[in-house]
Amino acid sequence: MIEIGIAGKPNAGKSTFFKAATLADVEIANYPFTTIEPNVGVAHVRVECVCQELGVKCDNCIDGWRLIPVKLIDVAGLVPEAHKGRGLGNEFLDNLRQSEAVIHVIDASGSTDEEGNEIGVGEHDPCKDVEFLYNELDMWLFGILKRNWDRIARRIHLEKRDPAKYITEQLAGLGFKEWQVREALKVVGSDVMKFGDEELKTFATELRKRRMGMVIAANKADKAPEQFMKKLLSLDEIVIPTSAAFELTLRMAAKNGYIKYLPGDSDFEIIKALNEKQKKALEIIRDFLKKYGSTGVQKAINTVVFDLLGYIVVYPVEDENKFTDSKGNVLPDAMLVKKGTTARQLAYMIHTDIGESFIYALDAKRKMRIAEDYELKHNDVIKIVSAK
Ligand SMILES: Nc1nc2c(ncn2[C@@H]2O[C@H](COP(=O)(O)OP(=O)(O)OP(=O)(O)O)[C@@H](O)[C@H]2O)c(=O)[nH]1
Repeated sequence: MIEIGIAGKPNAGKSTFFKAATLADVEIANYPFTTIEPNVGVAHVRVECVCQELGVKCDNCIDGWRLIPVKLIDVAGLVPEAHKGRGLGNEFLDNLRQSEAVIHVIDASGSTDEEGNEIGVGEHDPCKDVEFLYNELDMWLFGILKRNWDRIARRIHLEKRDPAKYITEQLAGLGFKEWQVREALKVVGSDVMKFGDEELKTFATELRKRRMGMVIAANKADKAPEQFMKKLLSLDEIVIPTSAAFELTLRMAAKNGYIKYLPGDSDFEIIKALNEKQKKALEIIRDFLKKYGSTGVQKAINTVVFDLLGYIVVYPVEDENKFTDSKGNVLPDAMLVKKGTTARQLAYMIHTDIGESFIYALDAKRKMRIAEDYELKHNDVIKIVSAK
């Protein structure tokens, strides 16, 4: 399953974001370091189910919306100089090793200082927090490179190894792809034997840029000064205004049967009697939805998966006419695969045995055989024919 890290300084709203997105039971409190242990939970991306296009009735979506699971990891509090061991230190960075991307939750309202202590709204410029996670990641990576560099560079030199390949192997735990290392090396230029601290720092930054995509959740947008939101949205970053607190309220209200609301909706419907106070609170949220289109939490998750990481959705089936599995379940699975995934690779993802005994694949929409190296497209419905 795709894993996405949720990171940010203390009190920015990570736990609230995590809880809203997963509805898991984590402590939410108004003081730094509520999140001590990494929290792993399941959230979902929201896409239009292909059943509409096919004109079939499917029991695996909600009003035509398909929710596909992704893993979220809420990483513990980050403070300036965490890479030197401050706060919870490197622990949080180590928790990001498995993540494909990060949602950086920042306090857009400027009501917490750089350490996460509460101050008045607008007293801290949230743009300063954006760079800070990059710096921590870069310095953390630089530390790892520096500790290993003499050995790595010597081996590359003595054994005439391919640098990109060897570095990728040696740093396997960090999840770099060889092309990422190769491209990053190109930027730094010069011979690896001559890398000093400056070159290693540049190398770390270039590696991080390629390895760890980031979406910024400009959180607490519900109380953020207008000029802060404008400034954040004009940055050369993917910035999504969010109110994790509003999303949490809406999900709780929906869970308890007060409203009809699907995460990502631009409005909700009240379906159970509410008192005046509750109504008023929900109307404030409704105004926010009108202004921003949604609470932003679902949008942040979708943006990471589809825009940043380039995933598409495909639907494997066993019956190409009814679009079902062997039990008659219509469109049983919606799978997230990377753009460029081939029919044969999909077979392997379903099961190694199916991949190994692959005979051919069928595009169930067009009822056409497709080549094993056919690159899947978003919303493809695929039948794999194997010898199994
Ligand atoms: N107004 C507003 N408050 C929020 C929002 N999200 C979180 N908060 C509040 O901000 C405070 C901190 O939220 P948490 O979710 O505990 O923050 P955290 O980043 O997980 O903090 P640590 O666990 O200390 O790292 C709490 O009082 C939340 O209720 C939001 O979108 N809007």
